[in-house]
Amino acid sequence: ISSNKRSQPKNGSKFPPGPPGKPLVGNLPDIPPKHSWLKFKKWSDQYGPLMRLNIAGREHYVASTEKVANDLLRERGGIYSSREQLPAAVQLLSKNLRPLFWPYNDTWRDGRKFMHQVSNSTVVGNYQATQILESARMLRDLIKDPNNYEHWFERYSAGIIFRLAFGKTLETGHEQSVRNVFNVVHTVERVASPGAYLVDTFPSLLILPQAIAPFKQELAGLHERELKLFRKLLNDVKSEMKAGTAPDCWEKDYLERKAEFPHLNEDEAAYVVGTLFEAGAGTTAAAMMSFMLTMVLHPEWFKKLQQEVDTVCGNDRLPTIDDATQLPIMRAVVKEVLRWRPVTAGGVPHYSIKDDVYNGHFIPAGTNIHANQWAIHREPGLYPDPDSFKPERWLESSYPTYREPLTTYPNLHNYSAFGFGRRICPGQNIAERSLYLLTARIAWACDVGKAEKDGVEVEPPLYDYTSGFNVQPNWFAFDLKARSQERVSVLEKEIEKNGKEDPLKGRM
Ligand code: HEM
Repeated sequence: ISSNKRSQPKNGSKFPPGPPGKPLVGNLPDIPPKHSWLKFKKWSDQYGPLMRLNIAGREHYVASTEKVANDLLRERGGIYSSREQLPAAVQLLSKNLRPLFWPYNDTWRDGRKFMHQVSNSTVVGNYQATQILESARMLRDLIKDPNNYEHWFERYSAGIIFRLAFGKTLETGHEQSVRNVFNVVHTVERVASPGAYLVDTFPSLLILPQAIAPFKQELAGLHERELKLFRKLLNDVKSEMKAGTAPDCWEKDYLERKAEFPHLNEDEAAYVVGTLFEAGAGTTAAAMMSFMLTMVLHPEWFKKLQQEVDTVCGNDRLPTIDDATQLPIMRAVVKEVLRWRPVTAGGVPHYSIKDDVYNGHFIPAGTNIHANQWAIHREPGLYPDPDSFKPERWLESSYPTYREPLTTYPNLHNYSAFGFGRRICPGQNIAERSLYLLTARIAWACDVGKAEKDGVEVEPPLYDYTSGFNVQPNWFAFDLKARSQERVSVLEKEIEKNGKEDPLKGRM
């Protein structure tokens, strides 16, 4: 059943506790296909902050406190920074080209080096104009058509990465170019979902020849499609560089400095840039959808946010990212939304490459470590009253998470919502700035409240979320309108000015 031979506990160590499993399949039948983090949290309340699961012979450990996650994934990063090479998503669909799934090796290091160069805290300042431009367009369309909010958030986050990565613009967000990339993203999500392909549970199926294995034929076809797409995005920029017309963008950065990344070939580099889109577009949009839900459920915090933004920015201009230092309530609301409704609620598992012992618990090489954000964000010692949405926990000194000065804290740097250790999200600076900008701008421009049906307020569900590993609330009804015609005029003027100055104007 399992292709892995596990070593046994050494030096008096023991396996950590965990729920009993069944012969052969282990805990597999007890893990719900949707929102497994809720079940993991219940189990960890019973079995402790490092818990062992067996999934059809494979070792899965769940870390449920920030301390355990940091002790292993950060402090012992040399052991816990790899990813399991799952047959369906990693080997057959990605043919080992996708950085999110790369093992901990030189190719991954070069990929991370490039990602760091285009997303570090200094360089992200250069993206302000792009984020301002796309956020203003997002706001205009959100006010016009609030029921389509999911699309406006997705167009914003896809739009900034399209500009930064490929030097292309999106107008409607329905262009074939962006639909193609989103199709690839949805395919990865589906193929990588636990239980989607039998070959992940029974890797010995990999020996079947393609001619008699429909899953192999399907995944080979999907691989060809994504490889062609990522190659084309890179080659478009290459041709423009030859013609001397290429805009500044990440693809161009790579092509100009290729020699600095000797372990990346061109296909791998095309996937590095493609993955920045894949991992960045849906997650930022999902966080914004959770923000809207939370503000509808907690109008008292939306009011506070509006008051703070009005005090700092007044009536005559929209907030910019530079205002964030003076907007601690806004930062606290964003941070609390990510705690209360994490986008990657179950975490992205790391994979260990060496036997290890932690607090007397044996962790064999080849173990998947899930840092369960749902549980980590509900640790009562760190987050008293964890199930309540309480931005004040970041603003008042009586809470353990409070830090000074409030011009710097709270912020999202190295926040557990972005993962742990050497694999921590490389896009966190870009995401942080997008979330600050969008939330402050929505508070400045819009009033938000519960929708009404037949004169009765509609209460959105507390946790009716999509399935998959990036989750967002299922569409829900709410009311959103502009705060005043004057503010809409300020917004329109900003859009007109940005449009005239846009260096990528008309580049689709
Ligand atoms: C609210 C928005 C976002 C959230 C919550 C988020 C969260 C995460 C998490 C939890 C991981 C896994 C970390 C780990 O393995 O410990 C991750 C990885 C990653 N993220 Fe993000 N992310 C966000 C936005 C972005 C953006 C905007 C980009 C790109 C511009 C991005 C690019 C990536 C990439 C490339 C990886 C894979 C890193 C690797 O495996 O080495 N993310 N993200």
